[in-house]
Amino acid sequence: MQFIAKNNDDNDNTKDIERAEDEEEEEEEEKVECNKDFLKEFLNNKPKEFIEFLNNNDIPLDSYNVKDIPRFIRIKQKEYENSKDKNLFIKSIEEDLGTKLIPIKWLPYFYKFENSNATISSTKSYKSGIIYGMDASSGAAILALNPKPGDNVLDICCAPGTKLCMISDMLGGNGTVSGVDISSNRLGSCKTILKKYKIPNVRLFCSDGTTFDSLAPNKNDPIPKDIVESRKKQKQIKKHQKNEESNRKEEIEEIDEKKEEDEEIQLNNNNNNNNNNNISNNKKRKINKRSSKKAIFDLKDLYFCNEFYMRYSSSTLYDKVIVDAECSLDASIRHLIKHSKMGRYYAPEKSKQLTELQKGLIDNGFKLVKVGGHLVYSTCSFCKEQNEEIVQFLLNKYKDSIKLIPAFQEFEKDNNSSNKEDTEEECKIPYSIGYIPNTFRFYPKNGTSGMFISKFEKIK
Ligand SMILES: C[S@@+](CC[C@H](N)C(=O)[O-])C[C@H]1O[C@@H](n2cnc3c(N)ncnc32)[C@H](O)[C@@H]1O
Repeated sequence: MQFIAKNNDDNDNTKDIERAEDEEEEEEEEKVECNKDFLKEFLNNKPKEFIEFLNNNDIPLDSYNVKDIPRFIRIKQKEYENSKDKNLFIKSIEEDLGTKLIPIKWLPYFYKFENSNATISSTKSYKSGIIYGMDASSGAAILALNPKPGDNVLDICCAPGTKLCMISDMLGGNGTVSGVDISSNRLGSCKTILKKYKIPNVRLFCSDGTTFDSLAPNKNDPIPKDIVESRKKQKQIKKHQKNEESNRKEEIEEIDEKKEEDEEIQLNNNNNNNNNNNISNNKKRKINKRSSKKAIFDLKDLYFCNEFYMRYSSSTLYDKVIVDAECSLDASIRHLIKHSKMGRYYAPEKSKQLTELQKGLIDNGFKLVKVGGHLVYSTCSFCKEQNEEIVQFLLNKYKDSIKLIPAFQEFEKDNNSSNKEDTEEECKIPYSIGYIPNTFRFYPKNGTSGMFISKFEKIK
């Protein structure tokens, strides 16, 4: 397991941020590309393989019937609450985005774009970390988790990390968040997002969520002096090794560069006409080589804990765990269309591997929750075998110590007493009940991206 740790001297992460922003812009372009005409064509003339996929997995044929793919943003809670004039604040974001924002009444701080072609990543509000793009169904998974100030929360399969941001925001600076993902590349984007939104007290682990076993940090557990001392020593040794390594690398690079320059001079002498092109190409290659090295190097060296105790695991289990599992992504129209363009749908031969992984993730997630604590299991798939069957697996395994509980009950009560001007329809959480009671499905036809959500309590 690799703990992503922060250097105290503030690293230059410009490359990393640029790369993550590029990725986000590409994603936005894809969203825009998935335009109404294409969608209409896809849904009106559903490919044979797609119908087969729906039938094989008991997915209702009309699940994806939409005219448009909705876009949502979440406004950072603190920014909204601290704004003096809320209407003016929203108006300024609307102007920045170039679209009117429609508030989602059942999900605080979420807004839907009136114009779904508007882009987020070029706006000031996005760049300054006031808003981020997040689908309302993803927000629903965190609503179900219901992080409260003081909670220790674990997010297994956390990257790229919008759910981490929402969790941390709901904790309001009081409590801890730990994120685990197996992909260091995706953790790179996660790191960028956390940095941008100035999210405090998040630990990131590059680790397999099926075996991850670091428990929650605990403010009240004293950190043994010998650990502090050995940590100091380790740090000094590492620093020394790092310096030596980078000196060695520089020496090797210098030798290589010298060699290449000699070759260039040789070439120069041989062929004056071709020379200029060769030199500039070689230079470009060298710069690219250096900047990619920098980006990879940066990834290894960050975490976001400004509290010392966060670096140590105690014997405390987590209050809340979310497993937003790796899945076939078929509930998301954008992914579905992307896959269908390549002629791919979720293939049965892949399912065994995926469901085994999901069982491992949910099982480990449950082990890490304390008694009385909660686990949320979610996927972006509508396949029973990745959802209800995984839920049933966990219920069978832990029989008397687990309860599948209603995920949204307390918010539905709240809605009854909300603003009188809001209609009942607007306040209703747009889920359908899954194939077993107390499991929840969000279908695109009901105005969000697709999602499966379930919530468990550890009772013993
Ligand atoms: C659906 S995405 C998670 C999205 C994320 N929760 C968010 O809201 O931004 C699934 C993630 O699971 C990660 N993953 C796959 N296998 C894993 C494993 N064995 N342990 C931990 N993470 C894993 C993938 O790298 C991927 O980032």
